[in-house]
Amino acid sequence: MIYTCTLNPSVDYIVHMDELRVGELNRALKTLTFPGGKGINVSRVLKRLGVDSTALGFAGGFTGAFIESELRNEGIACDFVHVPGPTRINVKLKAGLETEINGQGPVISSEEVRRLIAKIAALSAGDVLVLAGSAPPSLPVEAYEQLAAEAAKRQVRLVIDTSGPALRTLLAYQPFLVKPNHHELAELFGVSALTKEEVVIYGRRLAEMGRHVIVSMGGAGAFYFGEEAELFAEAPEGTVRNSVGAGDSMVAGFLAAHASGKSLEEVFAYSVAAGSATAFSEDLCTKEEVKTLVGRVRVARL
Ligand SMILES: Nc1ncnc2c1ncn2[C@@H]1O[C@H](COP(=O)(O)OP(=O)(O)OP(=O)(O)O)[C@@H](O)[C@H]1O
Ligand SMILES: O=P(O)(O)OC[C@@]1(O)O[C@H](CO)[C@@H](O)[C@@H]1O
Repeated sequence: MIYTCTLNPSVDYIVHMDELRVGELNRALKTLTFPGGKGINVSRVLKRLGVDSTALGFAGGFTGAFIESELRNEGIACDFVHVPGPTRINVKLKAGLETEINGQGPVISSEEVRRLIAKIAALSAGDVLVLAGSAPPSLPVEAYEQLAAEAAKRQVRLVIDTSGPALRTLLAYQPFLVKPNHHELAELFGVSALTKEEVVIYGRRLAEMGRHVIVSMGGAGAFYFGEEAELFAEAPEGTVRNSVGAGDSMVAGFLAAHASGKSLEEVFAYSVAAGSATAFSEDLCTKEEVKTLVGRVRVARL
């Protein structure tokens, strides 16, 4: 069974406008509201790709209730720890460029952390746990590590899509899959913007700490590093409509294709196609969109 854990979910409020005029009244052309947060996006894409998962994490207030009801409507099981403060709203402004304003999230008590750890303690060997996204600032820094340690104790496969100190800490648990983008990879190794050649150097170093490593680079494609192969795929061309969740879709695409026993090249191509299909749609990708794109993803061995 796959579990996703989003410590700081969000309602993603997407605002389309022609132009953003700072310091003035702006009127939106169109607004859209989605349940968000990286783990939640992974659960939503997995469902669309025909794979069930349970969404874990913290949820509270009217925004938390919205997320749970949307997920249930999509047939996704939820087992959130309920907290008193409202789940954050993340604003994504689409005015030519994409500008994001992510909220802080509610205060989480140590008792609520304990309740989430108890849910992880109920997982079994062979289960997959996706730990994705940032933690609310109120959460003790060691919380992410406690969750990973609990999962590792039970031989649960860890999938990590987070950044900063949390990413560095979680790598000690030898994740099954880790998916930084190239900025997060640079930050991890304390270096500045990476060329493709440098992504290969640092991606290989990351593969010493995890079984499957994907380094995504937005429209410039992605690398895969692992024991069996090292791969590169160009991202297919298309009109970008909303790249929010593209990376999460890659994670879901990888897990879905891996579970169906495809070759590593096919799994990676499917993962890239899922990322790009999301970038080309308003919401997250559908299975049909991924199927259409996957034939256009060319995977090359390094
Ligand atoms: N402009 C684009 N054109 C085509 N494909 C894209 C584009 N942007 C993203 N993608 C696809 O999505 C994948 C992941 O993108 P990206 O590197 O932006 O992830 P990310 O930074 O983790 O994103 P997010 O945090 O928004 O989920 C890329 O490898 C690519 O397949
Ligand atoms: O603040 P975090 O946790 O780093 O990122 C949260 C977020 O930007 O990531 C998702 C896209 O990957 C969005 O659904 C959500 O708003």
